[in-house]
Amino acid sequence: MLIQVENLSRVYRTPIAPKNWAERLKHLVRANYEDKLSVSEVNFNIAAGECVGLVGPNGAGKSTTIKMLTGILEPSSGRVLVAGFHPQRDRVKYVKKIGVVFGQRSQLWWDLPVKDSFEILQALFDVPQAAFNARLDLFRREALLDEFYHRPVRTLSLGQRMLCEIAAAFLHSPDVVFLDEPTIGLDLEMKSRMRGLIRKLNQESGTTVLITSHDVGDIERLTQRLLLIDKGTLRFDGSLADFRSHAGDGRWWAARLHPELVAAAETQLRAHHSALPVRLRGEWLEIARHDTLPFAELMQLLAPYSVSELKPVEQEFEELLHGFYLANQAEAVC
Ligand SMILES: Nc1ncnc2c1ncn2[C@@H]1O[C@H](COP(=O)(O)OP(=O)(O)OP(=O)(O)O)[C@@H](O)[C@H]1O
Repeated sequence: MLIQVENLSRVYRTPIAPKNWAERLKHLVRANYEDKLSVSEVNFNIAAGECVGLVGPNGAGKSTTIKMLTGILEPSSGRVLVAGFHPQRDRVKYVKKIGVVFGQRSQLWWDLPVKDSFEILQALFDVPQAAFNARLDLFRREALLDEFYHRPVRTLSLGQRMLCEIAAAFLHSPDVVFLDEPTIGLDLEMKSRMRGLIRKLNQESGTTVLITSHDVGDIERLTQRLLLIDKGTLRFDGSLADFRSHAGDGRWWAARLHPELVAAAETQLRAHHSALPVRLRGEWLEIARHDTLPFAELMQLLAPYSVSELKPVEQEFEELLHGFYLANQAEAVC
């Protein structure tokens, strides 16, 4: 396995804000701290060549996990091994094995043309000229790099800069590239270019990619596998197809009924099969597809309500994910 993560945890220690004057005075002499567990006993492995999505709601612990994998943060406990390296302990050698893009931070030289930044990176990472040229050709083809290759980084649009950041992260043919929110703030055209570039680099050069994103499109179009983290705990590890069935399948029948009968049909179905999810969408009644209610029986139940149309529908991946987050929130409250 290229990436091995075992019982990984991270605690942040933060000062407790004083509530009154007396506490403020005490705080000046000796501050009180509280410990917050942000990543808790996380375990996963990633094989070489995989493209994996690390997803979860805000504050779930995604960036903290990536920072520990890249060696920026030290784990409080547990073990990380990437390409045989301990990210923190072997930092000097390790940085040559990885590429990193953090949405907000730049690895390029602001006042220099993109070309100069790339050549500095080539020298820093000892990239042979032939390999450098091959990479540049790919960036030209996939990211249309020529449009802005000779312009200073500070003059680029956000989308152009992010394309350069991605290209820079892959420039030295690292074993693995970590992408934290690479498409944040980009328009649809730029997102599509960015995804095309990442896909090509993952597939053509076999570079392993771990990507975090709140944009479900990035996850659906780029990754084959999902790591779902919530409140610091890994809640799901599997393929996108597995996630669909795990999160309730997401397959429904949608029946268009007579507008005046649709509410009565909903009541009837709920009474008939209380465990089966049913929902109203205007004049459409949606019923989860499940073995416990065979199609013939469903048609019989709906017959009195003037069905004018019936079609299978698949729930959007985004809805499934959102439902999964909400279910976890409810679990935590119970
Ligand atoms: N430097 C820090 N000091 C204290 N707490 C922190 C620090 N960095 C992150 N946290 C806390 O750790 C938790 C996880 O944060 P993290 O940034 O890893 O989440 P995330 O999943 O990347 O969130 P988002 O999607 O909003 O970027 C949050 O509760 C956050 O407030």
